[in-house]
Amino acid sequence: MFNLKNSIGEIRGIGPKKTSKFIRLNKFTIADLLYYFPRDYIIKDDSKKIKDLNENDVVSIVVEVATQCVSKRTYKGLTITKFLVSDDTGSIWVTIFNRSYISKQVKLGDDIRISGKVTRGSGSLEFTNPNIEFNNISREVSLITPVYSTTEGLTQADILKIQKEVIDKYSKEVKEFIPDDIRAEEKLCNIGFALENIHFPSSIKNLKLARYRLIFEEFFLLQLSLMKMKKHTLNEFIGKALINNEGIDSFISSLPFELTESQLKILDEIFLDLESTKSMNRLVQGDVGSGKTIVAIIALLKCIINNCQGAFMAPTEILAEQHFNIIESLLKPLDINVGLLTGKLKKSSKEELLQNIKNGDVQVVVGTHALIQENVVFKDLALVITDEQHRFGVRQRAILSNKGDNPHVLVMSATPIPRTLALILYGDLDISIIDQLPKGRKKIKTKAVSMENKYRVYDSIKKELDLGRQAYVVCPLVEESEAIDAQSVTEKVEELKIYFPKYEIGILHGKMNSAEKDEIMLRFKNNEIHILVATTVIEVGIDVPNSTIILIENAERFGLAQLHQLRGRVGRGSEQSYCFLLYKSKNKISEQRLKIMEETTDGFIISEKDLELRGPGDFFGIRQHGIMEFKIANVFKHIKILKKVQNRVELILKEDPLLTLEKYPALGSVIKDKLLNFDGI
Ligand SMILES: Nc1ncnc2c1ncn2[C@@H]1O[C@H](COP(=O)(O)OP(=O)(O)OP(=O)(O)O)[C@@H](O)[C@H]1O
Repeated sequence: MFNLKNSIGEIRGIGPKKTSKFIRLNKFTIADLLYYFPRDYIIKDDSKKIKDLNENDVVSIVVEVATQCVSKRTYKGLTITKFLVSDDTGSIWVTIFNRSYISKQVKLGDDIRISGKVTRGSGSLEFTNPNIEFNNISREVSLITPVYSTTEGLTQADILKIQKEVIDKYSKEVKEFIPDDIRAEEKLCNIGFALENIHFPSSIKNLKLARYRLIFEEFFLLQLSLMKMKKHTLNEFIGKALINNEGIDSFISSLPFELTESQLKILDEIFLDLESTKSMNRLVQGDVGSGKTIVAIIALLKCIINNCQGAFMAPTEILAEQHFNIIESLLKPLDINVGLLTGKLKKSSKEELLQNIKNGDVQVVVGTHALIQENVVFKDLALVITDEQHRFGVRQRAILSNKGDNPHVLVMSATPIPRTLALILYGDLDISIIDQLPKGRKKIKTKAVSMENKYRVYDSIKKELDLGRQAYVVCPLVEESEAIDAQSVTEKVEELKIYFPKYEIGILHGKMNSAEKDEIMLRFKNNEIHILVATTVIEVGIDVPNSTIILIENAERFGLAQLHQLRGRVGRGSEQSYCFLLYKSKNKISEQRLKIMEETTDGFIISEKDLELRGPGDFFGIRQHGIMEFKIANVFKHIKILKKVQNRVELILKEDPLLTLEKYPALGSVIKDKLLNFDGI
């Protein structure tokens, strides 16, 4: 019987050889081919004339040959053939490499069809190596041909032929799974029409309808699956209920500061989770410097009080050590053993530590990635705290969870992201937001300054240093590079030494080994180094509250997220802090970025702006990882459609809070299928 999950081997025209090629493209089933969308289209629109052509257009037009062919051999041995074609609106050159035989086919006055990309030759537009049809040229109206990604041994023509067969035969067999009422309200065409028209569009309008439906569909299924997964985790995964709170209040009151209302609110949310048997899966989003670490530590403390172990995973060794030092200094007085596990640990100490983790003597383990390696075995792991920087997908979170008996999981994110994105990137997690900075923090004063005025900035730095404060100077590169005209760290230090003879200057960059980095960080923390010249290694999490001034060179090169993170290294104490963004040249986008930085210090606003300004994939450094590999949708380009999808999902959740989808059985079964493909479920 026909089934979309049947192998592609069933399709006429696909033998074992071609099957293996399709497998290389990760296409195994008929459904895979139906969802193997064109990467582009060639639009044969014979209403298009030469005068309408623009650089980079991919077109197919009918033209008349206006000159004889001229072939030349270059000194490199290439044969270049050129001829001019025209229509009633103008003319354009055609250049062909190494196909001199073509001059026999090109006849003055003939109509030919040229398909390809319009490029800029020496000054004027031209076609370079286009596809040329010589015979039976008929003028067509809007014929759209799909272009697929290919692989070796599988030509465009092969794929086209097979896709034609697949679409003709199977697209109508796909059962509609988006309910009619939703389709009507969201103006979505039906699935058969969408599949037909995404592959072989009968018009541009229908192609747009098809794309819209398929993008909506992709977001819709993912968002629903994530929500369903969240419900599933909540209902099924039985973790430990950590109910004992003894000593937590006195620990909180022993801190040198009062927790903010926002920190307290989030702790309430976390405690509610920890006290229930349902495993916590929570993301804490907070702006830079909002005090996430202490929240994490209190959660760890609760875990220890309940006789369990906790793990804290940091994205880099520097941060792991920084966290370890803070956690140890706060928990050691309570007789809690804290261990630090990083890649650089000596073999014997590592073995000892692993043993102590296994027998439960070490109650809190702080570490890098090393924590999720196989040889790390816990006695009773009840809470895992990770950093969003790890960009863990659903799958990796599951690996961690398997190290304990469904431990509670807390994900910390230092990059505030707009709600719409958070819902799809972390849709399987509950989300808490710290939206308040500790009391007494002053807004960092930010100024974009052109390179010519850098000495004024140096003067400001000097003033701060004279007051006993410290400074960061951030350069984008480690070594001098001519290609990218940026100031190198080493060069910078030499320059600063002359200007700041009284002060100690340290260097921190990614190419240093971790012992060197540690030493520098320690000396900076102890105020033995006054100016830290660094690359972006200081971007995440470094906390030295006595630093009150940061200078970022070539600021126009950085994205908003990075600038915000870098700036967040200052303003962490009660003193007024300053950020200078030094630029050499500005384009429109970088100018807008610098302006936003001057105007606001709120990471949530900045992230919204970033989303507007930046291109796909760049946003706040988030790559589309794991579950984010979309076939047609793009969380950045299609944010409006994503919002619509999320509103729709919210409506469904209102009616059906457990997301049983009983009202929509076809949709329910597609979601169930999708969830089976996620690991950890
Ligand atoms: N309620 C508070 N009042 C005053 N200071 C606080 C409070 N909470 C945390 N801090 C201090 O604020 C600084 C920043 O906290 P923390 O390092 O946890 O920030 P963060 O949220 O992790 O920021 P980033 O993402 O930039 O690392 C630390 O020095 C911390 O001790």
